[in-house]
Amino acid sequence: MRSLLYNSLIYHSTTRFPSQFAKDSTGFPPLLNRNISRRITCRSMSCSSESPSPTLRTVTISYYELKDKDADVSLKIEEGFGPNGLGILSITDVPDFPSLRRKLLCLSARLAALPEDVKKELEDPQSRYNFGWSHGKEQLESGKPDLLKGSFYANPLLDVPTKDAFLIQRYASYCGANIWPQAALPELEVAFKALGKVIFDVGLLVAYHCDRYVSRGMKMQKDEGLEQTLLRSRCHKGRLLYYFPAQLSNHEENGDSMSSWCGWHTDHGSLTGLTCGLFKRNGVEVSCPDSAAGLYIRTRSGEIVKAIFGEDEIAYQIGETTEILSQGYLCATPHCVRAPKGKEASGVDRSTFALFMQPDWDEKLNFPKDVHIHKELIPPNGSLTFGEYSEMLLDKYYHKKT
Ligand SMILES: O=C(O)CCC(=O)C(=O)O
Ligand SMILES: [Fe+2]
Repeated sequence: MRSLLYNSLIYHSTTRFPSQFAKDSTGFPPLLNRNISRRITCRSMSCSSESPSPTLRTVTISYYELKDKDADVSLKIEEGFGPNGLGILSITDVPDFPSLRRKLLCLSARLAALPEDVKKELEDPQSRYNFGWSHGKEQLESGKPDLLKGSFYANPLLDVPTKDAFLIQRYASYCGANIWPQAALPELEVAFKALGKVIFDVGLLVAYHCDRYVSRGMKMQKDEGLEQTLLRSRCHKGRLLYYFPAQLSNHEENGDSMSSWCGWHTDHGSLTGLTCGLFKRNGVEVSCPDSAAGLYIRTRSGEIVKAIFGEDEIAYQIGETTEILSQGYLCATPHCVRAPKGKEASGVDRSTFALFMQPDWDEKLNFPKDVHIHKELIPPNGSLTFGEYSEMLLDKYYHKKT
């Protein structure tokens, strides 16, 4: 789940936990206190007039190491997701990933270019546009409708998560059925499911190692961990994003902002898998025309850095729900996307894919006593299902359902 919380969850830095997690009262010492600044490099940004932003390479773990259940990758998990980490890590060498990424990302422009009436058929207002095509339904930081990008949402693992009409009505953004453009773009379903499955499978491996890391600091029942929670969930959601080329959208108004393409937010769920954006001009792949453009992250120390990872890598970020349930051992990452600027950026579009992995709507979340995010929503006994919790968040930030 992401989209509808998207702009409402632009908390800027408010979703970041105070730094007491770094010196937790359990006495759990951070495995690593290395300053992430050692990976920060300053680069001059070709098309920007502002002073250069620092650029930071993600921590990487090879798929082969990740797959080894006996390998101890805690240091890297901590460097990526821990209280002093950058908030993102990436996995290299995933078999088939590069071709699956390219196959899906190349379909996003074709989807966005379908006739309006065909795209309308792919919309799902009942789920607040959390299934199928969504364009202009979310808001920019300015409060205006977001026409800069179009999104296509689907659960890549389950076409029909439930047939229970009550549940579909109650948790429409999770329990609805996928809407595929079967006649207009039949390749989309195949490519979306294939890429989503790989990012999910690798995400489970990341989750396994996250659980090992967290269990060093806090007591955790075996079935309470991130890996098992994700494994039994029916709510995972993929989002294929298409950022329209500059001349087709009004970039001027947002042009100077760091978050000109995608506003500051933290993802709401458990773990997000992310591909590196693919840029095209007139349908031909090009390199990013402005080195200042791309994914930005607000680090734990409040610094804003551009995060970079290779096109053959899958990046993972922690969502708010994991930050809460792991008691801050794993931290959610405020991030945004900056559009390219300058003459070279004209006509250049960007495609990418995110997989939001999250607990099942029925999953009981046992909130710790000391919750720093959305504290007011948690009942005194600290127990809510993920579905209930998400609905409360949607109601908090959006109009209540009538
Ligand atoms: O476009 C991107 O690279 C990031 C998108 C994102 O953060 C999201 O969809 O939540
Ligand atoms: Fe995000």
